[in-house]
Amino acid sequence: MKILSANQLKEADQVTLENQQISSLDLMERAASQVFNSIHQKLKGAPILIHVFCGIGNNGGDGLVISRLLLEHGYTVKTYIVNFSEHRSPEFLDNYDRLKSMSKEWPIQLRSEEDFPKIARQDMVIDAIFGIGLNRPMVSWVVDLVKHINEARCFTLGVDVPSGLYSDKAPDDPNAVIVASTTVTFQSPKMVFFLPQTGKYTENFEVIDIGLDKDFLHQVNPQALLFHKREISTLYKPRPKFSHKGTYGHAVIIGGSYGKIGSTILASKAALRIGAGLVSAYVPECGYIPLQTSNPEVMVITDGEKNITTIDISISHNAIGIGMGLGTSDQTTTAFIKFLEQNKSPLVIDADAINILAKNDNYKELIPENAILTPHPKELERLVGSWEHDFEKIEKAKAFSKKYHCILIIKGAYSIVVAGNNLYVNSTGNQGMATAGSGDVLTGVITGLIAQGYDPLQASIFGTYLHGRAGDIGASKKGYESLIAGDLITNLGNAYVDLFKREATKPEN
Ligand SMILES: NC(=O)C1=CN([C@@H]2O[C@H](COP(=O)(O)OP(=O)(O)OC[C@H]3O[C@@H](n4cnc5c(N)ncnc54)[C@H](OP(=O)(O)O)[C@@H]3O)[C@@H](O)[C@H]2O)[C@@H](O)CC1
Ligand SMILES: Nc1ncnc2c1ncn2[C@@H]1O[C@H](COP(=O)(O)OP(=O)(O)O)[C@@H](O)[C@H]1O
Ligand SMILES: [K+]
Repeated sequence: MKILSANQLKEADQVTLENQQISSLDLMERAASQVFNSIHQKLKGAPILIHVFCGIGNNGGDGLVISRLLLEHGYTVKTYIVNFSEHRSPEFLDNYDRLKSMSKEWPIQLRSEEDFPKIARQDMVIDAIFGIGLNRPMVSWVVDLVKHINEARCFTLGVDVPSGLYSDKAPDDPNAVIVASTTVTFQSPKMVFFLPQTGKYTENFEVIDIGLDKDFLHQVNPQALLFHKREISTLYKPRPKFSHKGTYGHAVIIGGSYGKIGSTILASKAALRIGAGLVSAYVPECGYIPLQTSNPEVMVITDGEKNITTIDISISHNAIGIGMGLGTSDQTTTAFIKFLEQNKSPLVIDADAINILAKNDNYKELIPENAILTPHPKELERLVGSWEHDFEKIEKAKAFSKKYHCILIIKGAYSIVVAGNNLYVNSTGNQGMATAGSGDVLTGVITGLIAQGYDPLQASIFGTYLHGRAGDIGASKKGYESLIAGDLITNLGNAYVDLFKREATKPEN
């Protein structure tokens, strides 16, 4: 699914009006009535008080349409106009008149704190104050209104975006944004939903198709792509009946140090479970017995006593995952850098291997083309420097990816694969995966996929998806708190099986 920017959506809007010969009022009616449908389907006529806060632009216009439709269907509604400006959009004005003409209760004008209504915990709020048009800080009384709504802690539905979010940067004041229970958004999910600084304002969202021009949507180069099962399952490579273990490649996992051997146990097991034909672990001697006893299917090569001192892989192999639990001692650093100077294999670089690269710009020059780096936020900061907001982080990651011709996977609640200017956002995973070793599993998964013949970009996107899906299946059985990295490995098979399960069909409106 394409993630479009605010400007692209505005352009799509204009093209649609021209090509479909409809007015913007018609488009607003089409869009907002779908929001109403979504609400109606869930509320089913429930007798709760619904407060609809409308701005004076087109987001406010949407709010007015929703109010009218709710009233027509017998809901108890209070509509407020948030007068943050005297300049009203024409579509707002038309819908204002339509609402007034059908209801005895006219919208309530808000101009200052004295006008704020009481909102009870059991009420519902529909937030249509600002949409994608917010372009400067809100005046102080509107900020206070946002805080007043948030303090009510009732179910709050954002229309298009939670009011107070910009499309391309972090909010000026983190308290001046509506915290939506869910957001119903038009045509395309917004990039802000996927980034930690802004995604927290709406942990849930629903995308509704408002019928914007298909040709435009098809040809537009999106800000990012969001991957769901439908797109991901096309990446799957079926296993031919007459294949053998050699068909699925040899994955090598290099890492571990005294006390951190478990990371290589997890990564090598994950490489096997994702389907690599052969897996070897290259670890210090202290890892020999733990690996051989916990992973009988994995071959083990050792070097150094408590940490790796040289990396010399003479066996033939197809992919290497390196860095988990490796440590950054001088000896290990030298070994890793020498290895990079000679290595010709596809590479997944994780954890301490990233920390070593971050130490010196000359080391970064040794990153092979198409290598995959899998930093968590702290490792990313060491690698690319600090950022003020998440959009800047993404720009820095893109610049790094272009400069060193590599792929970065920015791990998080929505992991983002960065390949040059292209961004791929993962849709699976959950907070239960915030647990030791889950990143090691991801490295094993991606290394195992490359060994099987997936190209690095496919392996990054597919692997991140399967890893998150395994986490989702694991959490559905164990809950978030009890999920541990080993459960992700256990559920990789279920994640594959799930790729071809049909989604339950949604009930009709
Ligand atoms: N194709 C689609 O996706 C469709 C989108 N639709 C809907 O349109 C929404 C976008 O509407 P919108 O452009 O009118 O902007 P909105 O967010 O209502 O803001 C209103 C105006 O406020 C102003 N302003 C900005 N910041 C300000 C501030 N701090 N304090 C005071 N004023 C401020 C600024 O105007 P300015 O003053 O800069 O000229 C801005 O234009 C979109 O989110 C969706 O709900 C659907 O109806 C149909 C299809
Ligand atoms: N809140 C979350 N939602 C979804 N996935 C998460 C969340 N927190 C962590 N993860 C995933 O778990 C993994 C954590 O990786 P990392 O921090 O490197 O773990 P470790 O170093 O312990 O192996 C990443 O793949 C990340 O995307
Ligand atoms: K809104």
